[in-house]
Amino acid sequence: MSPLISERISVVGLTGGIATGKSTVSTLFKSRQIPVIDADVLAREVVQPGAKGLTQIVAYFGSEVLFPDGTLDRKKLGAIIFNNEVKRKKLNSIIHPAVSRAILWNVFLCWLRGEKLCVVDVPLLIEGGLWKWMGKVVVVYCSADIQLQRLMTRDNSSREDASARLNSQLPIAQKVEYADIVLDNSGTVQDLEQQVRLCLVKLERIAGWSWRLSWLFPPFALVSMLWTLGWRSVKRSRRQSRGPFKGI
Ligand SMILES: CC(C)(COP(=O)(O)OP(=O)(O)OC[C@H]1O[C@@H](n2cnc3c(N)ncnc32)[C@H](O)[C@@H]1O)[C@@H](O)C(=O)NCCC(=O)NCCS
Ligand SMILES: Nc1ncnc2c1ncn2[C@@H]1O[C@H](COP(=O)(O)OP(=O)(O)OP(=O)(O)O)[C@@H](O)[C@H]1O
Repeated sequence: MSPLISERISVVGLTGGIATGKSTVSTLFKSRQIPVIDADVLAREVVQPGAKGLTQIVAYFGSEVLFPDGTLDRKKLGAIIFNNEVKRKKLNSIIHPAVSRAILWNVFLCWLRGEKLCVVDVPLLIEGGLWKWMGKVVVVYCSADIQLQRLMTRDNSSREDASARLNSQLPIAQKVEYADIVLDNSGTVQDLEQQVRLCLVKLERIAGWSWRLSWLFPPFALVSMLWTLGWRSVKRSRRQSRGPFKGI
C-alpha cells in the first residue's frame, strides 16, 4: 500500500485471530458510516470463475477442488490447505498479491471520495506484513479458549478442524503485540460496542489533524509517512527484544 496515500487518508488495519470478532467490529464501524474494505470478500472475488486466481488454483490443486459448475469448492480447498503448510503457502502466494492490489485500489477510491478514515479488515494483516503500511493497527482479541469455542459454534465444526484453522495463523497473543489499539472481545457484544465507540473517537481525533495538514501542506504527508515507518521499526525491534507476549 502506498504510504503517501495511507498518510493522506488515515488507513486503519483491523485484524485479529480467526473468530475473535473482526466481522462483528467491522459491522459496528459500518453502522457508524466508516468505510470498511474486507479482505475476505476481495479474496472471494479473485477466485470467481474466469479469474486468473481460479485458473492458477486448478493448475496446482487439480480440478477436484471445483464443483461441477466450475465454481470453487471452498470446503474442499479449506480441508487441504488448513492441514498442509506447503499447500497453504502456495494458495497464499496465488491469492494474496491480487488481494493486496484490490485493497490498494479500494483505499485509492476512498481517498478520491475524500474519506478521512478507512478501515481495512485483513485476517492475515500481521502474517503478510501489511500492518507496516497502516496508519494504526487495531487488533480484536479474545482468549484462545473462547476463540476456539466461538469458531466451533459458528462453523459447526469439530475441535480438530477448528484447531487446524486456528493453528494456521499467528497466535492471537502474538498479534496483540503489533496493536496500537486492542479491542478485548472476551465479554459481551455490548462490551465490544462500547470499546468500538471509544476507539472510533480516538481514530477520528488522530485522522482529523493529519488529514487536514496533509491536504494543506503535502510535504507533511511524506514526513508523517517516514515517521510512521521509522517508529514502527523501532517498536518492532523492541518487541523482539522483549520476548514472548504474556497477556493483555
Ligand atoms: C481456503 C478457503 C477457500 C476456505 O474458504 P472458507 O469459505 O471456508 O473460509 P473464509 O474464506 O470465509 O475464511 C475464514 C477465515 O479463515 C482464515 N483464513 C483464510 N485463509 C487463510 C489462510 N490462508 N491462512 C490462515 N488463515 C486463513 C481467516 O481468518 C478467514 O477470516 C479460503 O479461506 C481462501 O481462499 N483462503 C486463502 C485466501 C486468504 O488468505 N484469505 C484470508 C484473507 S486475505
Ligand atoms: N462478544 C461476543 N460474544 C459472543 N459471541 C460473539 C461475540 N463476538 C462475536 N461473536 C460470535 O463469534 C463468532 C466469530 O465472530 P466473527 O465472525 O465476528 O469473527 P471474525 O474474526 O470475523 O472471524 P473470521 O476470521 O472467520 O472472519 C460469530 O459467530 C459471532 O457472532
